[in-house]
This record gives sequence, C-alpha cells and structure tokens, in this order.
Amino acid sequence: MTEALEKETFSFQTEVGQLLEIVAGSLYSNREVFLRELVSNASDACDKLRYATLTDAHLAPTQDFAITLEIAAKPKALSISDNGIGMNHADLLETLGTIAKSGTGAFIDALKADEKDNVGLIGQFGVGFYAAFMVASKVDVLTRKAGESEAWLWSSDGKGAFTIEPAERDTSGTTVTLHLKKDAKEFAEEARIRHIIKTYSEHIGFPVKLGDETLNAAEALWTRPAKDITKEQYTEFYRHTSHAFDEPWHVMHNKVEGILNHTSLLFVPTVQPFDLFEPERKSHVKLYVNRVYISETTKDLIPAHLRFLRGVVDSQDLSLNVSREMLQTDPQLARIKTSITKKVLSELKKKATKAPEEYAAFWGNFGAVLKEGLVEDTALRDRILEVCRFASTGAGGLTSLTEYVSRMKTGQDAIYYIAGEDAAKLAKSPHLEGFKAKGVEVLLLSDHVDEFWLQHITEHDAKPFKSITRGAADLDQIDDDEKQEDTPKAEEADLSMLIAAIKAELGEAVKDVRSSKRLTDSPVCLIADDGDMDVNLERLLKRHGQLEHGMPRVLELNPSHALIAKLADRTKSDADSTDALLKDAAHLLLDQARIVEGEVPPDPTEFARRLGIVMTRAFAV
Ligand SMILES: Nc1ncnc2c1ncn2[C@@H]1O[C@H](COP(=O)(O)OP(=O)(O)OP(=O)(O)O)[C@@H](O)[C@H]1O
Repeated sequence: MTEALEKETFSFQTEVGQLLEIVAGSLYSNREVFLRELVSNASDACDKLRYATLTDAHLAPTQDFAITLEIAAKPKALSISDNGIGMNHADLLETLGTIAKSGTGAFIDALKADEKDNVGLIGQFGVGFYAAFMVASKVDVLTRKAGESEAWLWSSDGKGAFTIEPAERDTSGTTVTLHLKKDAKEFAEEARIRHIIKTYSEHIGFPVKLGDETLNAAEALWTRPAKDITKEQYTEFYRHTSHAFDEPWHVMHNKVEGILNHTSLLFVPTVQPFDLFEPERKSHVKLYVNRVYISETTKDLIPAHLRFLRGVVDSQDLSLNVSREMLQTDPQLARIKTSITKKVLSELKKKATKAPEEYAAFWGNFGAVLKEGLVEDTALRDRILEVCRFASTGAGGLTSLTEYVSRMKTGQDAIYYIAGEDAAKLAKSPHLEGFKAKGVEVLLLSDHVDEFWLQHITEHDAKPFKSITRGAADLDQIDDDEKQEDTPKAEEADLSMLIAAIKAELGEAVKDVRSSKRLTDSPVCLIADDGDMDVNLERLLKRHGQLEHGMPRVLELNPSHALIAKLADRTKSDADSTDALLKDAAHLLLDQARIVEGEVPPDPTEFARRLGIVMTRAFAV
C-alpha cells in the first residue's frame, strides 16, 4: 500500500520553481487568462473521463459533466470544480510539480535571455495550471481519481514547495481553489467572472456554471455551420483548445460528407509553438468520435510534418470503441488522415498564391517542418513541393520551384542551390560569385531538412538539383546577361605550375587543386568533388556524431584574382620548390577557404605564424 497518511512536502522541479517566480512576479497585462487555463484543464479532465467510461461504464459520474465555479467572499477565493477524471497521489506528483512539456529547457533559457519579453514568451509557451499563481497567493487542489476511493489535497503557495495530504471528496473530479492575492480581488466578482468565461470559454463542450446559471454556450463550436461562426469565436476556440495566446494565422473548418464523414476545425498558429522541433514531433490535434474526445497527439491522424496544426477532428464514422492503441491500424482513420492532409496542402497552396507575403510569414515559422513531408510522404511529395518556398539569389523574397524554373537562363540545365546553416551567410558565399556574375539564380537552403529531402528528390520538372559546392561549375554553356569584361588572368601554363606546387605542398589535406570557374572576386574556395558528400551534409553528419572524418576537399583557385596571378607569376620566375613564402601562401589559402566556410583552421597557431610571416614581408617593402 502506497497511501501516505501524513502530509508530505515536496520541492518543485527546478524549472517549475523558475517558471513560478516569473509567473507570480510578472505584471501580466492579460492575467484573467488564468481562468481559461483552469477551465481548459477541467474540460480536458471531463473529456478524459468520458473516454474512460467507454470501456468502463462504472466510472461514469452521477451527474452530467460540468465545470462549476464558486466564489467565496471572505477571504476572497475562487474555485473551479469538475467531475472529470481526477488525479491520484502519483498523478499529482507527476503533473503538478513538474513540467512534462517538451521544449521547457529551451523556454526557460529564452526567458532568462530576454527579461523584457517575459510576458510574450510566457504567452507562447502556455503555462497551463501554473497560471493560477498569477492571481493566487495559495492554490489548493482537492481531487479524487475516477474509480479510486482516496482523495488528496495538493497545496502550495508557489514558493518552491508543495504539500500532498489525504483528504475527503464525495465524488471523483477536481476542485482547484485560488486564494486570491490582494491585487486580484476582482476575480471574486460575479460580473467579472461571467465576462471572462463569455470571452474565453464560450465554446468549450461542457457547461461552465456559476450557481444555477450556465455562463457559456457549451456547444462544440465545430458542429456549427462555418457561416454562423465569427472570427472572434474561432480565435477564442483556438486559444482554448491549444492553450495558445496568439491569433490563428489561418482557420480551416471543413465538413466532409460521403463515405467517411468527418468535420475538422484546424488552425495554423501565428507563432511557433515551443515543442515544434522536439524529437517527439508530437501532433496536437484532438480526435473526437461523435463529440466524444478520444485522444490528442496521435500521428495516425495528422502527419508529423503538419504538427504545427492545432484544433479538432470529429468523425461519426469511427468506432466509439476504438482504443487509442487500435488507432494505428484503423483504415478509416488512415483515410481521414489523407483527406485532411490533402485539404491542408490545398489551402496552403491557395494562401501561397493569393497572399505571398502572409505566406512568407507562415513559411518562416513552419516551412522547415513541412519539408519533412518531402522525405516521409512519398504519395503527396509533389503537392508538398508545390507549396515549398525558397530563399534565393534571385528577385528578392521567396521563390517557388516553378518560378525558379521559369527564370532559368538559356543553356542552364540544373536547379542550382547552396546549402548551409544560415541564409544570410550563404548569400555571401564565394561559391556564388560566378553564378551572380552570369545572373544565374541559386537557391539558398538553410534548413537541416534540406539535405535530407535532396537525397530523395533529385530533380524537378526534369531539371536536376545541383549543389554549387560540389563538382565542377560549368558556367560556360550558360548565356551571359551582359558580356563580361575580360579580366587579366594568370597564364594557363603558369597556373598549372602553381597548382602543382600547391598540391605538392598541401598533400593529403586536399583532394585536388583546380582552377575555378565559379569565383570572380575571392581568390579561393573549397568544394566537394563530384561523387563525394556535399560540404554541408558532411558538416551536419559530423556534428551529430554520424560521421567521424570528412573527405578531403578540392581547393579551387581563381585565375583572375590578383593574388593568384601574382603567385602564378612567382612560381614561373622562381620555380624553386623550396620557396618558403609560396609554401606558407599555399597553407594560408587553404585556411582562408576554410574560414570563409565558418570553419576554424585545424592548426590556428601555424595559421597565425604564417600570416605573421607574410604580413611582415608585405610591410617590409
Ligand atoms: N482539473 C484537472 N483534472 C485532472 N487533471 C488535471 C486538472 N488540471 C490539471 N491536470 C493535470 O495536470 C497536467 C498539467 O496541467 P497544465 O495545465 O499545467 O498542462 P497541460 O494542460 O498538460 O498543458 P497545456 O496547458 O500546455 O495544454 C494536465 O496535463 C493534467 O494531467
């Protein structure tokens, strides 16, 4: 028997402690949202119990599901009760002392880094239950889990610790009592509470009561015809179901009738949810069967690459007895999933065409997620590619592949791209010089996922994708925008001698040394040889420990650069293999190319020594 008869004291998980300090201390302009958070939790608890009664009818509460508010005048307090699933001792320990939410660490770091925007950040994260401490100096949670006989009282002043002790409760469910802070007494006024519920909780599926009065419509919003629903009502519902604070960027409310009836009310958020890039890649759309909540976070309903969606899907045609485990193999659900995915993609396509600027904001938030679908959803790959947008060296803003192809030059037979970590840095890469000079557009791919979909999709519209940091850049066959001025170049023969000398000096540090066609301003750059792994992919794999050593790269020299021309000249006139300055220059050129790529020279001391020598020579004149 694990029952504890005494009052026990526990410390909050460190992150909760930090969070509570901020929550309690912040002058939150919008702090009435605490009530929405607690009503949401109560509604979730009712949803969960209703689901549990499907398999165990004994668990059903004696009264209809409802959320009941009570106000105490002296001392001022507000309580929120539900006859939902309730919590036992283990649940309390697990949920009301810790934050199980993924992304918490990153969130706390962001809070620490940006003290000014605490409030905005808290809004994005959604503090859930802990929002109670914005208005309460002490919070009591009296709860009894459905199917169990013991009740528990959880209590805390939000200052580092909480207590749990055995208690009495006649029925299962939870009552959260807020002992209001001095400056939060307004939340013990009926009119204020009535207004808050109307504003924030009008359309949740359960009645919220104050005395005999029901304060909300208590009708699942998605069951109403879209034409009767206002923008504000959608926003309220979005915030409620997803514990969000932003406006939805886009609302999709669809009723599909026919072989497989289902209604979906889906939202694309305006801001990135915190757990977007967590490894679990959880979906947050709630599945209902005929208005009975079944589950959230199921990949069987929403593919991982649409995990930014929030909202609900309700179908009359799924079996109510479907267990969460059985969802995985339910063919009906698989069909709903495909239908929703197609619908979302077609809505995104419309947005991308009609409102490209708005779409750019969406793309900035969720493009990297959506592109995961290029790898995972082979059936809808083309449709996903259609709504993909890319930064490029072209006409500013983002471009689609179709637009890119329409701008390709005569003689250009590939879709050129450069991949790296940061689009702004990529835009300055020396590899682009020759392409810019010719007016050939290059896509700037800066999401990790880009390297992976490019392994699967090798061409678009019969044009192959080609990395400009790998293999030869054959720009000669592409028509020039305008005739290039002929810049003086190192003589072919001299250049060959220089190349041979540098190759000999650098040895195995490089795979080869070649004359470059892609450089116009920079003296050198590094590329991956044809058939070798592209530079950025190699870097990513190394960082994730999936690759120990990279391949040596090819060092390209710009024959039109004054430095290279001088060096070539020097090799000719002084073809002495013991020329120390030339040797230093060879290493410096390689290190320079590495630095431009954001890498550190492997031997910084040697690099500094050589640079010192060369600079001394330069100033000695
Ligand atoms: N009224 C309640 N009845 C039963 N369980 C509850 C209740 N309130 C909170 N809980 C439990 O505590 C957990 C934590 O609640 P909290 O509001 O902090 O986060 P959440 O609801 O899981 O996340 P979010 O608020 O971001 O959706 C809930 O997931 C639930 O398990």
